[in-house]
Amino acid sequence: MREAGIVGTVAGHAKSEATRKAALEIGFCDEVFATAAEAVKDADLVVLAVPVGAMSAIAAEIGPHLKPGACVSDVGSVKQAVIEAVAPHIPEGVDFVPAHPLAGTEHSGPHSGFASLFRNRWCLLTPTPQSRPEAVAQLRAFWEGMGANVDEMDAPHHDLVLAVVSHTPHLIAFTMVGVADHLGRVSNSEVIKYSASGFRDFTRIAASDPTMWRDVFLTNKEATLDILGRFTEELFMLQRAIRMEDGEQLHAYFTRTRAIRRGIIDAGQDTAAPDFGRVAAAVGDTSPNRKE
Ligand SMILES: NC(=O)c1ccc[n+]([C@@H]2O[C@H](COP(=O)([O-])OP(=O)(O)OC[C@H]3O[C@@H](n4cnc5c(N)ncnc54)[C@H](O)[C@@H]3O)[C@@H](O)[C@H]2O)c1
Ligand SMILES: O=C(O)C(=O)C[C@]1(C(=O)O)C=C[C@@H](O)C=C1
Repeated sequence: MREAGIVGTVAGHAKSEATRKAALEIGFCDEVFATAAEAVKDADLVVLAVPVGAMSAIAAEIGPHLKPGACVSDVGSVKQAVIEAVAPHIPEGVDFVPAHPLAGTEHSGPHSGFASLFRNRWCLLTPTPQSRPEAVAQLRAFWEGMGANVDEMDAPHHDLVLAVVSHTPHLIAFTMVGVADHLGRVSNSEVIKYSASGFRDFTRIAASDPTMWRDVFLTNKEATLDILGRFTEELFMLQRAIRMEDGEQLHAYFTRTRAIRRGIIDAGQDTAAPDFGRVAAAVGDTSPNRKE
């Protein structure tokens, strides 16, 4: 926000004094407050950036202190649950426009932010029927100002899409790292040492914040279970093909998945930015927390 010059004063709240101190020291915030109620006083835009399970409590705390005409948004990874948690606490005359930037790393806390984090990444807005178009347009401009590409969709669809592209893949990564850990015959140091890029990313993802991910699965339960069910069915089918030495079936399956991936690229839909490392390097970001 600062780099793009689209913000005046940044007021922050964090529960821990150490986090508030760090946010001030690195210039992430101009002011910090021990309570969310104080932080939102006089704010034009309030962005809730807590785990999805904490959204309701924080919305209840700030509700009575919001300035008329303010806009409340959030960055939660699940949208329907956030709307149910936050909307009841938004007073008349205040807008609520839920949002989800599809960008992040496995690291937490103020030191993990870097200016290019949202550049050329998607940010999905999931307005509610009560969100005024002017407020949605303003939030769109806010994210575009930070270099993000913005799309709008309804919250249930967002949750299904994210179950496919983020939540279930994370669960698979968590599980695979757990499997590697349980396997006594391959040591943990070998897992790291010999992991090729795919599994290396699994281990990176497995280091993500446990509270954040617990809340994602508890609040996007239906969609994740749906996708996980489909995943397990296909996995069993492949497992059987391996056991039966059915090379034809394996080859046909992998041919299909290759065609899907190539189809996505040929259709010009692979609009994701290059990985953070390259983006960060291109802008000279020296954040120690950016992706390798
Ligand atoms: N990390 C990612 O990749 C990513 C990407 C997009 C969206 N998100 C979403 O963004 C939100 C924040 O995630 P993050 O990665 O910035 O996490 P983070 O751990 O860096 O920050 C979350 C902060 O919320 C605080 N917190 C927790 N419960 C609280 C409560 N009840 N009241 C006040 N503060 C509380 C924590 O102490 C922590 O400082 C989550 O909803 C997450 O789903 C994360
Ligand atoms: O690269 C990562 O660390 C991420 O997993 C970021 C990621 C994702 O792409 O799935 C994780 C959760 C979010 O809600 C948005 C982004």
